[in-house]
Amino acid sequence: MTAGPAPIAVALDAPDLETAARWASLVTPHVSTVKVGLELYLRYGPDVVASVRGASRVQVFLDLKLHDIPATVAGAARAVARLKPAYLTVHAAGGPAMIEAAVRAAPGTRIAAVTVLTSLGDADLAGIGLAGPASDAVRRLAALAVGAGAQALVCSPQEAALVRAEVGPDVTLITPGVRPAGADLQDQARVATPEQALAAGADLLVIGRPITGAADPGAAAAGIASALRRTAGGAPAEEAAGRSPEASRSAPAGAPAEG
Ligand SMILES: O=C(O)c1cc(=O)[nH]c(=O)n1[C@@H]1O[C@H](COP(=O)(O)O)[C@@H](O)[C@H]1O
Repeated sequence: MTAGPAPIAVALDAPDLETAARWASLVTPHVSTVKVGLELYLRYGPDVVASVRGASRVQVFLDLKLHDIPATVAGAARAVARLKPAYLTVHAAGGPAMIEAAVRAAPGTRIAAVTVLTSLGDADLAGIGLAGPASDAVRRLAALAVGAGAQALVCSPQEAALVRAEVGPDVTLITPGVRPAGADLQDQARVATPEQALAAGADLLVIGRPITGAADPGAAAAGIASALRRTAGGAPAEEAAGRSPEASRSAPAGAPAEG
C-alpha cells in the first residue's frame, strides 16, 4: 500500500444527511471511498450521493444490495448508473442472470456481488437452509458471481484468502466485518482486524461504526489508515494484526488503534 488515501470505505450509516456529509468531510482526507447504504438512500434518494461526495474526489460506493428478477434489477441499476458510483452492490444469491443484467445496465460502475452477509454465522446459515461452513457458500457464490461478470465481491475478511484463490487477482475483494482489536463486534459475526483483512488479500475494507461512532471520526479513520500503512510496509502480519477481535466479543466499543 502506498501513501495516499487508505483502501477503506467508510459506511455512512447516518440517520440524517447533515451527519453523513460531516462524517464524509472528516474522513475523506484519509480514505479512498465512502459508502451510502439503504438508510440514507431510502430517506434522501439520489441527492445524497452529491452531498457526501462534496468537492472531494472520494469514490462513492452505493450499497443498495439489489435482489430481484433480472429485468427489475437491470432497471434499478440503470436508474442509479447516472450517479456514477464506483461500486453498486447486488446479492449474489439473486443468480447469474440477475448479476449479468446489473453488469450490462451499469457499464461505468463495478458491480459488487455480496456473497454471505458478515452478520451471519454457521448456525444462522443452517437455519436458512445453507448447511455447512459459511466459507463453502461464500466460495460457491463468489465463483457464480464472477462467472456472471461481477467485477467485485463482498465477503468477510475470514474468507478473503480463499475467495482470492478461487477467483484470481483481477476481482476487487471488498470486506465488511472489520473490527480493530478490542472493538465491539455489534451485529457482525464473521470478523477480523483491518490488518488481518489487508493481509488476507482484501482490496477495500468497509468500516462503519468503529469510525463513525468514535468521538473524532477523522482521527479514527487516520489511525486505522496509518496502521494499515505499517502492515503494508512489511510488519509481520500476525504482529501487525494484534489481538483478534474474537477475543474481545464483549469489550465496550473501543477507539481504533491509534496511528
Ligand atoms: O455490502 C455491504 O457493505 C455489507 C455486506 C455484509 O456482508 N456485511 C456488512 O456489514 N455490509 C455493510 O458494511 C457496513 C458495516 O458497518 P459496521 O458494522 O458499522 O462496520 C454496513 O453498512 C453494512 O451494511
